[in-house]
Amino acid sequence: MDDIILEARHINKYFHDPVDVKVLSDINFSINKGEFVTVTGKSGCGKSTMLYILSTMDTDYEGALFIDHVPMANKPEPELARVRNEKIGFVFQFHYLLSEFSVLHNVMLPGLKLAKYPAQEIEKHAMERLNMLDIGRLAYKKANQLSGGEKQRVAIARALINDPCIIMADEPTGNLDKKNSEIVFDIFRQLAGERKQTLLIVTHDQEFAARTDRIIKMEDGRIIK
Ligand SMILES: Nc1ncnc2c1ncn2[C@@H]1O[C@H](COP(=O)(O)OP(=O)(O)OP(=O)(O)O)[C@@H](O)[C@H]1O
Repeated sequence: MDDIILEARHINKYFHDPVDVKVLSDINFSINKGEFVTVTGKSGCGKSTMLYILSTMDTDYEGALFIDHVPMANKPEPELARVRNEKIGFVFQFHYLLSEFSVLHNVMLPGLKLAKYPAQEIEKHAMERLNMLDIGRLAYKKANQLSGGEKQRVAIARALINDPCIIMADEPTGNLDKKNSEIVFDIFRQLAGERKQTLLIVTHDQEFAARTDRIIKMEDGRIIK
């Protein structure tokens, strides 16, 4: 029981478009520390919608969400922002790097926001993450000078800067070729194995999903398996 890091209890979600449409029905599951979990299902089944709720970025839902045993529903936004910064690293499909800033600065930003360490220390941590992902040599390049695979690794380094207990990613290999997908998979596997970080990854890539600890399969807004 103590090993649970994320728990969703009977979550429902409606879009008002303009009439109410139910897009998530009774989402009910938990994830343990250090688990490497993927979410799969056809386009439009609700994967991204669920991930946005579980990451606390979307608060318009019914049901309960616990992160590290703390209830998230009805928490004010500044508190949720703090939980996100401290506990969750999010990797978006399209990176959302600041293109005119250096790679190093992009990776440092969530650390500077959390302000748990002085800037010099955060810079050191950022370099460690970049080296771990084998892209230390890119630290002083601008983000818009990188390839897609390199950008994705920078986005992962940025998600790791505050040592989150959970890393969530929406299609992190969606734009990558096989070699780069493989690199990203190996990084995630290493984070779950050696650092006991929890991974929750939305993916269409069946090969990728098949090699993770658990697959959550969705259909029409429900978890079917
Ligand atoms: N802002 C919105 N307003 C109304 N409906 C929405 C909105 N966002 C998503 N939807 C609908 O909710 C459903 C779930 O969308 P979601 O993006 O979660 O699916 P998905 O499984 O992640 O799809 P994909 O694999 O294509 O990214 C879809 O039917 C979509 O059209």
